[in-house]
Amino acid sequence: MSKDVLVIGGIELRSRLFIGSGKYSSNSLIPKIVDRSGAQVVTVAVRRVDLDSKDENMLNFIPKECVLMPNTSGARNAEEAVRIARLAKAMGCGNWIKIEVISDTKYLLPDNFETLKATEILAKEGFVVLPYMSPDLMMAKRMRDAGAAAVMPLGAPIGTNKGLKTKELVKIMIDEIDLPIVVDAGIGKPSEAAEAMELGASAVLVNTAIASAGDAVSMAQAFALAVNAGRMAYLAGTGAVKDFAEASSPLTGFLNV
Ligand SMILES: CC(=O)[C@@H](O)[C@H](O)COP(=O)(O)O
Repeated sequence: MSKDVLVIGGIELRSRLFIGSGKYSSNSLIPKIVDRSGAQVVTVAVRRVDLDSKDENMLNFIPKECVLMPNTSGARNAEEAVRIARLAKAMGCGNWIKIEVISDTKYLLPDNFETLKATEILAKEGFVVLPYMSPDLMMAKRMRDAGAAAVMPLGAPIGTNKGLKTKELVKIMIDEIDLPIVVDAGIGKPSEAAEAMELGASAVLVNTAIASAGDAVSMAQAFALAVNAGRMAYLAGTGAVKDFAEASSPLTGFLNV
């Protein structure tokens, strides 16, 4: 494959697997997960960054060469998300921000309207804004117009490992928006990550499926392989789906044998 890099916020990314840093049995696993997955972008909940604590501060476990993508998890409206984003920047977490605005505690579905408001404010302040959203074409266009650097539609509710349940809606976004589409949340298996990449997603973000695997480090590598395979298949161009059978070898010539 020729050079195939994803550019977000002016940064060239070779890996299209983004990972989360929550739910691991031990934080000391995180550097190994980063290493085996090859991930360059790591998201961290700002409320888990405690600069005063060596053991509890998540930043101590994320290799310095990674692109840090703090997220606003815990925010219930735009105002809280903006406050958390500014705090992250002041704490030295850089200028990337994954906006996560959630007030629904049962399904943890994002509030697209509040997310858009936060996107508008933070993009104007110079943040590289990646809004986590329910897949909706019109809303994604508004996020783009507001200055989002990428949009992150969910595959299924966070932490469910249910897979790419939103496939048709995500496909519409991929086809219609000229902005990186990062499928985030709910991806439960490497094959589902490959499915998203075959569809044309720019990247996938996975946390629970890796953190909850029997062997998280091996699962991280399995996801990396699947994301690469899916991307390669997308670039190769998958064959047409047909309604009727078509023989794989010519059926002519039998009568002359
Ligand atoms: C870590 C993070 O940002 C999650 O909120 C994210 O959406 C990933 O979801 P899964 O845990 O379902 O992979």
